[in-house]
Amino acid sequence: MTLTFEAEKRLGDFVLEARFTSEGGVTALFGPSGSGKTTIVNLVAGLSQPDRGRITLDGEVLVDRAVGVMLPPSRRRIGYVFQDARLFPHLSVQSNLSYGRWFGPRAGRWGDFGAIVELLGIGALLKRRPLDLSGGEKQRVAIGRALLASPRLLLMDEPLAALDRARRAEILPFLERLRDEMKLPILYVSHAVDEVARLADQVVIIEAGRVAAAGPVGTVFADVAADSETGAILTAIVHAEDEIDGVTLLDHPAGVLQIPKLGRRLGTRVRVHIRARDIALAVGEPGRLSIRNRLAARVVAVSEQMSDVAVSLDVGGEPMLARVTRGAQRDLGLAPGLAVTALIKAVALDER
Ligand SMILES: Nc1ncnc2c1ncn2[C@@H]1O[C@H](COP(=O)(O)OP(=O)(O)OP(=O)(O)O)[C@@H](O)[C@H]1O
Repeated sequence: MTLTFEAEKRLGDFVLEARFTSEGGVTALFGPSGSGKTTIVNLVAGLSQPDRGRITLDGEVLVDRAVGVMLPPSRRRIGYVFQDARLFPHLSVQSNLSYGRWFGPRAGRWGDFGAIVELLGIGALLKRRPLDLSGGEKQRVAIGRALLASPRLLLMDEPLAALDRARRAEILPFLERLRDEMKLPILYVSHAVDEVARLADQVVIIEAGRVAAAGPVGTVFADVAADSETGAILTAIVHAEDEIDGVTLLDHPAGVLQIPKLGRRLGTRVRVHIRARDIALAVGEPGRLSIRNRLAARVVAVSEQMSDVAVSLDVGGEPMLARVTRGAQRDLGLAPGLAVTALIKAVALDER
């Protein structure tokens, strides 16, 4: 399966201008809220038309504005699973599933009813109505309904976002079976890095209507992770051992750090690793807190990222990167030059 996507679409003030190719397997569309992921999926499904562009599936033109081709959704053989299952409430599970079969094409049918019911583990639910199902069960039925229409490509727009952690964990193995046993190509929209890392072969990162990065999931995430995991690597001096609390105190120009007892000679120079997500920022005296590690810092730069705000800091002459939400950035008024306290939840020795 090859999907080629090249489209422009204006929606109010928002402009999508994206181009990517998916070569089968699971392709994740990943990016912040409002970046245009659903817009892309709707264009592929045929639920909306691009202003300009061309979309093809296995060489067949689904849309080509230049020559006026716009295949209706029913002729695309593309399944769509939404965040909310959207089952017909008055129909039993069995009838909801048959509906997919009924409206699917006769030619090119694949996957029999029993096999799909078995794959999704919904055999015991057939007589029930959607109202009597858990969120996870509903979503599995919705996937079954989409599969029974024998799609060439399955679109899944945050299919697990409405579910709690336990339900998500229940469904993920079924999605893996779709990928591995049915070999069904899937375009999968998600906000969750762990989901994408587990399911996807390729990832397309969407930011503000544009493709920010695309490629094999390992390569793309390695680049993102290289930017985002590490908050700081600081050089500090072993200052004292605290026998009572079982910690070693490290001296750093910006303050004192505590680390689980190291057993190194006083005066030894060590490097410590701090993850970006273990750093919180406070403006003014933070007061009584359980966090022991507090370093004086100054904001150097603030940059909006995909899902949060990256704050570059100077801590005693060394760089540090913290990640905060947009709301926190606004509340704290984080801007270059501002003096802050970096509160660090965990410090690890960097042995490299
Ligand atoms: N009909 C519309 N009219 C005006 N603006 C729209 C319309 N539909 C979507 N938008 C805007 O287009 C942008 C992209 O929306 P889209 O739903 O594609 O984002 P998304 O990446 O799927 O977000 P989320 O992760 O929150 O679902 C948003 O800013 C949205 O407000």
